[in-house]
Parts: sequence; C-alpha cells; structure tokens
Amino acid sequence: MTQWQRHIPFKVDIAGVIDIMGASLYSRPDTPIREMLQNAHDAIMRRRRTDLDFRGRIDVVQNADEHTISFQDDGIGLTPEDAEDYLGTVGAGITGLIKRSGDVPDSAGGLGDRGDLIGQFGVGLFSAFMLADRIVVESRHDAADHGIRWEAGAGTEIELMELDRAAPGTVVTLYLKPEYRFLSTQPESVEKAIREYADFLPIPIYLNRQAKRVNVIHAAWFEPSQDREATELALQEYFDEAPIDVIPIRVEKPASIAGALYVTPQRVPGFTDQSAVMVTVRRMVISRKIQGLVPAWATFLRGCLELHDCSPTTSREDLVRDDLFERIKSSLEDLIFSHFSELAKSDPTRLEAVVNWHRYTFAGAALENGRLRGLLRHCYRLPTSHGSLTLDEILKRSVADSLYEEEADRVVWYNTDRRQERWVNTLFAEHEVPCVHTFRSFEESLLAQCAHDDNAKGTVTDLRIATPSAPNFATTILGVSDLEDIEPRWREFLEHVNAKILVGSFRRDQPVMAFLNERYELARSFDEMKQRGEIPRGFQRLIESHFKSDVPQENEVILNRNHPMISRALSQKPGMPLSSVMRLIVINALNSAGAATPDSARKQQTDDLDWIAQCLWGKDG
Ligand SMILES: Nc1ncnc2c1ncn2[C@@H]1O[C@H](COP(=O)(O)OP(=O)(O)OP(=O)(O)O)[C@@H](O)[C@H]1O
Repeated sequence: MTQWQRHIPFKVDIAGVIDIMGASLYSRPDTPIREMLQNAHDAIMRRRRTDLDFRGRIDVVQNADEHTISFQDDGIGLTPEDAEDYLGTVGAGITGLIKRSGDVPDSAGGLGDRGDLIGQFGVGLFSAFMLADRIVVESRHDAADHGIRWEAGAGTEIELMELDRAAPGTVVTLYLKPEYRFLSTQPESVEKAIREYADFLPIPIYLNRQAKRVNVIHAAWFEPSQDREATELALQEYFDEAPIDVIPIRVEKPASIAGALYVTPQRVPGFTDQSAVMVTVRRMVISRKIQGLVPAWATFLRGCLELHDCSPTTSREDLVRDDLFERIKSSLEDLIFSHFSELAKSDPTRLEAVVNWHRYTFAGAALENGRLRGLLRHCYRLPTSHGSLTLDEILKRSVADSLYEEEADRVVWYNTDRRQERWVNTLFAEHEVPCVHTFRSFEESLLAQCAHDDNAKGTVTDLRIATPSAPNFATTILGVSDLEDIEPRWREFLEHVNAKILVGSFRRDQPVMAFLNERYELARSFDEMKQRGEIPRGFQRLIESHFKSDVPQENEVILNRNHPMISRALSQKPGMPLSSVMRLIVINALNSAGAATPDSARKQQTDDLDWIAQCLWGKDG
C-alpha cells in the first residue's frame, strides 16, 4: 500500500548544462561565433517577412579595452517576453517553434517560409559560455516601444531590465574569459571564423565597421540557373585550383541539392575514402569535409553543395545520417554517373582526361563497382601492341583464333613486364589481335573483371599472359607448332640460367627467344601496399586470387631447333664446347631482354668462356 506520493519537478542544473555544452557539445572554440551569426541571420530573416524590402546587416565588433566581442544585427529584435521565454531557456527558441509550426508568439513575425531559418534547437546562445563568463543582450523588437537588457553569467541569475534603444535589432556582447581575449584583439581570427562558417550567408557581415564586408555571399554555383563557365571560374577562385571538369548540380527531388562538384587537379592519395566536399545547410557551412556523402570512389571530387532539407546535428558540425541523407547520397551518385555518361557522348576527350588524371583511383574503385566499369570500358585506355586502346576496344579486337580456339570466343593477350614491351610489340605487329601491357596489377584485374562481365553475358573470354607456356601462344602468335619442354639432361645443364627452357622451330636466323615474367616483383609491391593498409579488402581478394592463378612466375626461353648451332649443340651431349656456347647465348638473350643474371649463372658464364677458350686455343702455359 502506498504510504506517500509527491510530484517533483524535473530539475536541471543550469551551471552544469552550460558547462557540458561549452566543453563537450562543440569540438571547436570558434563555434559560438557561428551560433551568434546564425541568430543574427534568423532575426534579419524574420524582419524581412514583415518588410519585404528590408535587407539587413550584421556587424561584429571587437573591443580590446573591455575584452569583449559583440554581434550586432538590425533584425526583428526581442520583446521582454521573448527575452524571458527564449533567451534563458535551454531547448526553447522562436526559430524552433516556427520550424515546427508551433504556437508562435506575435513577436515571431509570422510562420512565413520556415526554410530560411537556421536555428532550431534553442541551445546555440549557451555556446557563448564556452568563450565568455558573462553575456549581455540588448535589443528592441521591431514592434515594441522600448528595448530590453538581458544579462547572464554562467550559473548566475538572469537579469532582465528595460532599456532605452531607438533602433530595432539586437546586440549580443560576450565578456571573454581570459584565455579567449584574443578574440577581442585579433581581427584575423574572427575574420577566419566568419568566413569558415558564414561565407555564403545571404546577409553582409562587417568586422569592426570596416567598409568591405567579410563574407563572399554570392557563389555562382548556388545560382538557380547556373552558368557553367561562371561556376567554373567561381570554383577556381574559391578553392584556388583549376577544375579538370565541373559537375553542376541542382535537383529538387527526392531532396533539394544545389551547388557544384568538380574534379580536382590534385593527385588523390591512395585508396582512401576521405572526402573534401563542403556542405552548407541554408547557406551556413556545416562541414568542409563531409564524410560518407559523395561515393567513396569519387575521392577526386571537390566542391560545395547546399543541402537545404538536411538536418544538422545539434552541434552543427555534421549532418544527421537519416533516410533523407541516404536518399541524397544515392541521388548524388546517380547525378555523378549521369554527368560522366553524358560527357562520354558530348565531350569524350574531357572524360578521358578526367579518367586518365585519376586513373588508379578509377581503376581501383571499378574493380568492385560494375557501374563504374561500364563507364570506364569506353574511356579507360591501356597501352597495347596496337597503340593505346580502351578496355572495350581491347576486348572487341581480341577475337580468338578459330583454328586453335574452340572453347573461347575471345583471347586477350597481356604482358606484365615493362622490359619486354617493345619485343612483345614486334611479336604482335603482324597479328590482328593486340597484346595489352598491364604494368599495374590492378589494371590487369580490371581487364579481367571486364572480361568476366562479358562472360556473364555469354561471351567466353580468356585472359592469357603473352608467354610461350600459355595455351596456344606458341602456335597462334609465335607460329611455333612443335613446342615442347627440353629433355631433363639439358634442363639440368641449364639450371642456373633461372628460366623455363623449351624447344621449338622458328626463323632460322634467331637461336633463342627469351620472355620475362617476374611477377614476384609485383606481388612484393602489393605486399608493401597491404602492409601500409592502402588496398581495400575486396581488391585484396582479387589480387590474391590473381597471384594464385596458374600463370608461370618465371622467365621462359625457347631454343630454336632450326638454328644450325642450337640443333648441333642439342645433338651432342651436355658438357661439350657447343653446349657451353649455347648456354652463353641463353644467358645473353635473357640479359638483353632485361633479366637480372643470378650469381650462379654469372659464375657459369665465366667457366663456360674459359672452357670455350681452352677448346679453341688450348690450355694457358
Ligand atoms: N539576435 C537575436 N535576435 C532575435 N532573437 C534572438 C537573437 N538571438 C537569439 N534570439 C532568440 O533566442 C532564441 C534562442 O536562441 P538560441 O541560439 O539558443 O537557439 P536557436 O537559434 O533557436 O536554435 P539553435 O540552438 O539551433 O541555434 C532564438 O530562437 C530567438 O528566439
């Protein structure tokens, strides 16, 4: 049975709340400047509703003698009731009431267009206690006869009194704590903060009554009908770099997105998903590096987007990750894709320039993104024996040789070793099919993925490394039909040259052909990248499967049966003088192709030369 019951009011320790807000809600000490500017902006916007011609201005004034910084606006001002109800109440404000279409007081200036106000939480004013131990608000409402003076110190009683003030508007003065007094003496730090947050606020902001306003206000990329050239110039000036391409953005559905993105001429480091895109909400800068909005593959995009409908977090340092944010994110990706697809038709050279400039970012991302691969197929070029070709051209030209290939519709030949680029080009010169040079392994994987995409649609495409032991390379490309492994006794004799040795018949004047295939170097460089954490996980899987393939990881040499010296040497026993000449020729062919000579082979080279000398001229002395 209940003995007693009582209702206790919910208590809030104001000093504690102020302390928490000041110390923990905002991550930067200049946030209060933004909050004060935003309040002034909202007050001016509210006055504009009753007086459509009214423009308004904000003045920020430093006073070094008094250690103060004040924010002055000629906005709608506060009635005594407003000051009592909203200035000192955490979580309550007229802006919030208007936004929620709440029961607004007469002083609110009507509901009007709720979209132009920034405030909503009713906490911003308290952020001033981060910097100040005393705040004084002097104000007169547009429709009131008298003004008010409101004064509060952290944790103290609020004092409200009548004030003689002629003009409508508000002055909020911050009596700065000793550690923030530089804000009353250094114009640069205040100017920097104003520009950081309020550059695009549609109201001029002046510092210390100077004639020139501090904020930019107009940016061509926010104009309702953007002029492409003007936008490009404005971006170049604001971000201080020349865009490679500009993506103007303006949509209203599923949410309003306005602004422009551009492709930076700066090299984007590795495969990070660090964005450098700036977002504003009602023109107040929320972040200069919004995370997770622009597709992770588009790290080369910069620019500024106004997301009018998005909700900032209470600290206004980020956006709330709600459904709307997700919808905006996916429509942005669509917009970027359709821009590039459009560019592929209207200005393919520009698209190629974009892709080429950021090719490794594109290639890396396309490994896991089919839509991106679809785009890259037509503009991502690789060097081939037949000049530079797009992925699509490579695939289409790699028609399988019907004489030898029954299983495959296409065979794509590729070479991974830069050192034999010219040699491979000569081999393929007489053929219709090209050989692709993929010196970066992820480009090889990209090619493989594109082939895989085609295979899924029913075209059977084989990717083969241009080396003698790859199926049909000898027959279709080299024209060698009798290729076979060398006999074990010769394999033993040639062991130290460090290559797989094959025998076949080809042009009479060429004793050997050497092919380099030192893939372990690539594998090693990937291991280093992996250790630095620069390879995305999915990509890593592809690399691993790639290096697991049955492609030989060693150099290869074909000895020519048609060559008189070679055929003679092979008809003798290993160890005869001719076999030593043959071994020297093999090492030399590998050397000229660019292979490094192992120490054991070097020693053998000397021994072989001594042996040949002895046979020709007899022993010294
Ligand atoms: N310069 C000003 N002119 C007129 N009214 C003001 C001014 N500054 C503050 N106010 C009033 O005080 C209220 C509380 O301001 P505060 O900055 O705490 O919150 P807010 O701006 O409503 O919301 P938020 O916390 O999202 O910024 C405002 O809603 C507004 O009614």
